[in-house]
Amino acid sequence: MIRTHALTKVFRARDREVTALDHVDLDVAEGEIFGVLGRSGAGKSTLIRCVNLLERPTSGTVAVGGRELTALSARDLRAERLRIGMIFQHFNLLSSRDVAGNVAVPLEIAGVGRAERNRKVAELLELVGLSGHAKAYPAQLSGGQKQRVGIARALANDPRVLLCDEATSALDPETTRSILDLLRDLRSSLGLTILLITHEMDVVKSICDSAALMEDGRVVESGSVADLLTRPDSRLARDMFPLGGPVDGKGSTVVDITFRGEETAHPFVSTLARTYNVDVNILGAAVETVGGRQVGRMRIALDGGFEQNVVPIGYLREQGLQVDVLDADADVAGAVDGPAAGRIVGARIAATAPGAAPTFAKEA
Ligand SMILES: Nc1ncnc2c1ncn2[C@@H]1O[C@H](COP(=O)(O)OP(=O)(O)OP(=O)(O)O)[C@@H](O)[C@H]1O
Repeated sequence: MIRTHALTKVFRARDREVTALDHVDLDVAEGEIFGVLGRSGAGKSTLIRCVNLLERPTSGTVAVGGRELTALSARDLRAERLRIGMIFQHFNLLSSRDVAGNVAVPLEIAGVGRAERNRKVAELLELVGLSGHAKAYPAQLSGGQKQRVGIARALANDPRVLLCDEATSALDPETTRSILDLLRDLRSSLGLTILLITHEMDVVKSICDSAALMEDGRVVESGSVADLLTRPDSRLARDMFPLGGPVDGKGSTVVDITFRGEETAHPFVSTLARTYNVDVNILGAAVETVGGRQVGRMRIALDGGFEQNVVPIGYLREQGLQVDVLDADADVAGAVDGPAAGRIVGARIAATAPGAAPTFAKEA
């Protein structure tokens, strides 16, 4: 639905050039919520502004719904832009107009008559849960309500695509959640495709189907969230789902296991210890909800080298788990950064006789 190819933007000031976008290829499928993450200055805002051509790219192409925007005349571009809604971090509402008046702005610009405008505004306010606030002014609204007005306004011309520029960054966590829930509902009820930029991993984790990581104007990683979680070298997955525990391979084999859905309830570690009579040292573990699905990751150390553990590792793979054997020398510094909800570090499950309950002793 949204496709950029080799999108490049160079800002030229008198004495220097800044390459804000450097050959960015992005492919956002119809109906998906796609999150672009990156630190400040990575090029996220420039990217989203280039997608609807608020900013003219220096080179490269942008296509939305199969139409190449970069090739359109100014008149055709104006028409196409009506089908692309946008919401902003600071809402950009007109303080002199009430809620209904703000939502009506794009309809007035599109030349919609008064009766139809009033009908549409009422419908949009109902959609975003603000029916009782039509006559309120922005100064009388909370941040979350202001963003709902921004969303209603963005949807006025029935867009197929919604661009969200740090839409929840000015909101508290609870309000953020309600706005993300609203965006997810609107995606389903209106069949929207949503491209959002954010610096908050939680936003991607809670509503995105796919994500891309930007650095210095480039996309350094992208894919569906489900796929990224199964890539052991994925920085996005690591940041989304930090896993503690050093990879100390001395005398043991360190393994990362990713499991999802019903697998999260399966006691495969204790079964493994019992069945193969191996000691399993849990270096880190967490279960979280990502994209509406439960996903768990666990880093374990099995006594002995890899060759001694081929059979237990095969058993784990047979359970349908994603199993990655880690190199003790691998750089996993990123894996221990950031918050790790529900993390267990340094627990040990000892091998016990078949049928007996495994012992579970915290070491440190
Ligand atoms: N109009 C401009 N003129 C010159 N340089 C610019 C302009 N807009 C952005 N830049 C530069 O382009 C680079 C990318 O900026 P951009 O705002 O896209 O990053 P960002 O990832 O959105 O950051 P933030 O999260 O802080 O908004 C930065 O180095 C920035 O200074």
